[in-house]
Amino acid sequence: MFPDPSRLNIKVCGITQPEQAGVLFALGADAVGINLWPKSKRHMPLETAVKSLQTVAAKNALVAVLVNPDDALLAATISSGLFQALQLHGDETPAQVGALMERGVNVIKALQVRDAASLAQIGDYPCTAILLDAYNPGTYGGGGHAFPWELAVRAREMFPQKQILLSGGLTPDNVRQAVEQTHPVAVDVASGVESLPGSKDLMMVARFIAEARGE
Ligand SMILES: O=C(O)c1ccccc1NCC(=O)[C@H](O)[C@H](O)COP(=O)(O)O
Repeated sequence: MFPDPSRLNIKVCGITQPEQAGVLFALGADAVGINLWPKSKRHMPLETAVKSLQTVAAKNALVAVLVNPDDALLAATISSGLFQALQLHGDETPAQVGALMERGVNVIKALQVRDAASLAQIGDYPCTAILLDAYNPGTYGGGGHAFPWELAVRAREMFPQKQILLSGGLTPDNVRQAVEQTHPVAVDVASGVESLPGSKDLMMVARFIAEARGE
């Protein structure tokens, strides 16, 4: 998914205005997440993405964000050819993830980190990358909450082979500290760069990217 793991990659997640995708890449994002989960306040229907993002997807990495997708949505998402990876935020099992990987589908499995015990499940998933998010019962992501970053450090020590994305409550103000402390392959942000849910504030995105890269 991230060809050069020695470089910090930046994923901006959950746009509702398709025209923001190209702008985010121009600002320096490495990947943009399109939230296909209908209950998300950042939902973009797959049909909208297919209609409006073909050109951007031809040159850039779009990631489909899904929560316990049914077979029809999963099949339509994969066959759209729009996405370089699926980012799964629900209760998807290691076997389900493994089956997708065997079909050649890149999977970023999101896990909510409650405590050190939560980290053991990282090893269960045969996936392209793991996204560590905050524990927030009853929700699946995009909550703007951080988790203790020492747990992300521990995750890297436990699973040095895994590509680990850090997310949860990142903002332009805290992302530098987060990167320096945890050295993730990528950082992922949704609410921390928004003016309204799904509408990215481009000044905040630019500052987030500069801070994340230490520029
Ligand atoms: O953003 C959402 O609404 C969302 C809903 C359900 C599942 C996942 C969702 N977002 C996925 C993301 O990758 C977010 O960037 C990640 O959870 C961090 O969000 P935030 O704390 O707001 O930066």
